[in-house]
Amino acid sequence: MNEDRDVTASRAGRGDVAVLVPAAGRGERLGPGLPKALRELAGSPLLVHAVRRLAQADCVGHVVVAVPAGAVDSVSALLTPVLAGTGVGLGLVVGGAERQQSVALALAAVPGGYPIILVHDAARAFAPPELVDRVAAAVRAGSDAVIPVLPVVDTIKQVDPDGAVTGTVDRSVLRAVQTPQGFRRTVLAAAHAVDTDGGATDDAGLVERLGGRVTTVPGAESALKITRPFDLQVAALLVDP
Ligand SMILES: Nc1ccn([C@@H]2O[C@H](COP(=O)(O)OP(=O)(O)OP(=O)(O)O)[C@@H](O)[C@H]2O)c(=O)n1
Ligand SMILES: C[C@](O)(CO)[C@H](O)COP(=O)(O)O
Repeated sequence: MNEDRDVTASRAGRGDVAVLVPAAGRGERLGPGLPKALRELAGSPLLVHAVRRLAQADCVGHVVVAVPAGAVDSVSALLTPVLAGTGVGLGLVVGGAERQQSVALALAAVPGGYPIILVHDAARAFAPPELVDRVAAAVRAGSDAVIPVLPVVDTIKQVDPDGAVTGTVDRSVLRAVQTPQGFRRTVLAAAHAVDTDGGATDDAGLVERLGGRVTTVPGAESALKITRPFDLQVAALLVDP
């Protein structure tokens, strides 16, 4: 049975950006419980926190969420009130086994009229709207693919299989990569069409494999990925009072 759904139609003119939200992961590193995107922080699921912030970015006209199997109805009930009155359209698809597949499925459900696509992890539920607008603006200004990055603050070592240090990496050329990642729609579609093996850990990696140019903008500390239990404690500090 195909559970995919267009919940609301977006209003023309609100924004030129559609955001794909992969939210179909299990959250194994967070420990047992509901799928991670549906776990609550301060009374709301992480997915609600994430979509609420996306809708606060003026550039966003449509959101497509890739949800765990069987969760279309419950997510629809959660997100419809969040987006009511914002003019942001909502589509829901059932995600795939890997993040890359979830993104591809969401991409296929984006209506026409959105030349810029952002991909944003539900697990980065507290990414600020300013970051969303910053990434979209960089694509609008001419970049094919844009990622938000932060400098690496730790010293980074290479180790052998026994854990013995084999070298120290020059961290000045390294960056930690966040989402939302932004793309010209045609570029993201081409990257996903060519590369379907599920091996890329981010969407910019698919563009890199195609030989495309990926540029960077400053990231945001609050866009941390909630992966392990400690991250949830940090994220609790970011909830609006
Ligand atoms: N098959 C998958 C796997 C992941 N994701 C989404 O991709 C984002 C980044 O993945 P991650 O934080 O690693 O989430 P999980 O895969 O759920 O985490 P874990 O590896 O701990 O199970 C999350 O919003 C997650 O819901 C997805 O949509 N579909
Ligand atoms: C896309 C991402 O959030 C960028 O940092 C990250 O690569 C996701 O990785 P994960 O291993 O699926 O958590």
